[in-house]
Amino acid sequence: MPGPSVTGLFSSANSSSAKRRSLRAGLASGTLQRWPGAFSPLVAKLIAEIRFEGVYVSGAVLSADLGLPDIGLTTLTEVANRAGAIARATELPTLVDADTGFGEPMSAARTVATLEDAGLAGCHLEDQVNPKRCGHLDGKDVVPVADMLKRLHAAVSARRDDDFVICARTDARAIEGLDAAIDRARAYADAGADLIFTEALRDLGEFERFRAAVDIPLLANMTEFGKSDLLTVDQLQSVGYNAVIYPVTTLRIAMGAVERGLRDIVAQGTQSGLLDDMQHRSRLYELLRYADYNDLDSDLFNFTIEGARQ
Ligand SMILES: C[C@](O)(C(=O)O)[C@H](CC(=O)O)C(=O)O
Ligand SMILES: [Mg+2]
Repeated sequence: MPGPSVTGLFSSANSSSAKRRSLRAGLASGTLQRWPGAFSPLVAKLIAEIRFEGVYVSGAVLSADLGLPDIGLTTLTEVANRAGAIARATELPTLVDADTGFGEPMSAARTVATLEDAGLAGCHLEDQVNPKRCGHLDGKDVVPVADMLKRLHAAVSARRDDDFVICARTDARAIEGLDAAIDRARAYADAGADLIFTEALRDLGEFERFRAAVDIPLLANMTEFGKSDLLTVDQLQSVGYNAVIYPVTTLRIAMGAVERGLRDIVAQGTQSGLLDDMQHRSRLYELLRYADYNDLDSDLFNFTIEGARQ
């Protein structure tokens, strides 16, 4: 019989419903929940090990990873598969970016059912038109409030687990101004949203005004090179925000390092100067819990890497 160390090796030990309950408990805790974006299941494992409260799956990252811009080209199937793999890699709750819901309100409903089945703890739906774009770019547009309410009603009605978190994102700040964005957020809360994603606010004062006007939990997007000041955890906590995402951060860090490394190989004719910046083979295996697979088959982890070069 395999021992307890096998727990969580092939999929998370926590059920999806337990993760959803923990997401809700985190949002109600009064402590800012920090959810870095994971561009892969492996990155999610690191996020869990470093003890963040949750994992985020970004639409921008998922698109970029496929070599595509973030303009709504990805399909529900692609998003659910990748986000599901990321969600299953850890015991943490995972929130996924569902863009505009992949179509009309009926599609938003199917999106929620599909993401529930994939093991996600929640998703966000935004009030942009199709084709959508990054919320920090100029030239985006939002649908009328009534259309977003239909989107949300459909999403809420499709939910089978009441703990699955439906987050409504408003992109209105950059188009209609802060007051209109706040009005939208209040209407979305009335329509059953559990969490409001306040996209592209400018500075701490705007976050504070949003907080004062809306009763339900609020999420801040600390994406780099966008319209929002990069606020600290303490600042967001002090104005009463409930969650923060760093959606593209891990991809930007990794791609910066990959580009420097590839150029270095061309320049130096070897990667040997880069080893100190690399995740070591032993660290990778530790993160993957390679040795624990021995409980199932003792022929698996029967080597040492001490004698390996470097
Ligand atoms: C949060 C976001 O929706 C995402 O897909 O990660 C993006 C992030 C970005 O493009 O920087 C957004 O803010 O629209
Ligand atoms: Mg997005």
